[in-house]
Amino acid sequence: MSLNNTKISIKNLDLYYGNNQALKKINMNIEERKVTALIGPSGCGKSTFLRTLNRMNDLIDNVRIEGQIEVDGEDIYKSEDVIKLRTKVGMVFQKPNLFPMSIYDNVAYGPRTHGIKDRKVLDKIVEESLRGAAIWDEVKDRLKSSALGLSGGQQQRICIARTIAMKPEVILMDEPTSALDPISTAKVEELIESLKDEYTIVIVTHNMQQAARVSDQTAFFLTGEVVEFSDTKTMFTTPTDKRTEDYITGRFG
Ligand SMILES: Nc1ncnc2c1ncn2[C@@H]1O[C@H](COP(=O)(O)OP(=O)(O)OP(=O)(O)O)[C@@H](O)[C@H]1O
Repeated sequence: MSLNNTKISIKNLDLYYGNNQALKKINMNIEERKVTALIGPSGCGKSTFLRTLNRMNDLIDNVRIEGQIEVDGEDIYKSEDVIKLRTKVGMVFQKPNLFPMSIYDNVAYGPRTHGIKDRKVLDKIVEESLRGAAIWDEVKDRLKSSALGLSGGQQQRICIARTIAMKPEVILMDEPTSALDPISTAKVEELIESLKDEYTIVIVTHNMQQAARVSDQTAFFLTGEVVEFSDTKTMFTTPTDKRTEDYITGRFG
């Protein structure tokens, strides 16, 4: 029997870009060490919502947020320490965004900015992170080579290793496989499956099969609202809202 614990609690969340309301009264509990998928048509607010979870929208002008988001019971918008939040709640983007430096230096980058200089400690973090991202065996003999010489799929797993190196508790993923071929996509999906033993994962995906394959919970977004939020199996077999059913059966629009 598994106990469900809420890792992130979202209460009455509204978000406005200027006068345009992009998120409307969102209420959701994201469970610890589960994969939560966010699905819905283009422009419905999935990425905006994902970015609220580690305050990435703070970087955008004219954004106004109302309501509450608690991580481990703490209101993240009341805390001053955004750096600490983004360490705890890491993010992987749609396209691999590695720095033009070696594989080793990419993964060691975050720990170094946190003041870790000891070579042995860094070696250990780099190895553990690459193992955690299921790419150690592929790159262990070329750690000093440029990360940009790797394939797109490998680069995305290095991005995940770079996130893991910061020892987060939550990993946000914004369409992490949309730029990848099917084989690389399968590898990243397998990796997500294994990561949930240790991390809480929230993933935006356009691919409903992917949501069905990798996630435990799914939220269906439509024009800034969460129409339905339930465990993934229920959502894909017996959706309660007609709009969810239309979307997942491709009758939408
Ligand atoms: N920086 C921004 N400034 C103003 N409006 C924005 C900004 N980013 C997004 N929006 C608007 O907010 C709404 C939600 O966009 P968002 O990118 O979150 O949707 P999405 O579901 O992730 O879409 P997609 O699947 O196409 O990535 C859209 O109407 C979009 O135009």
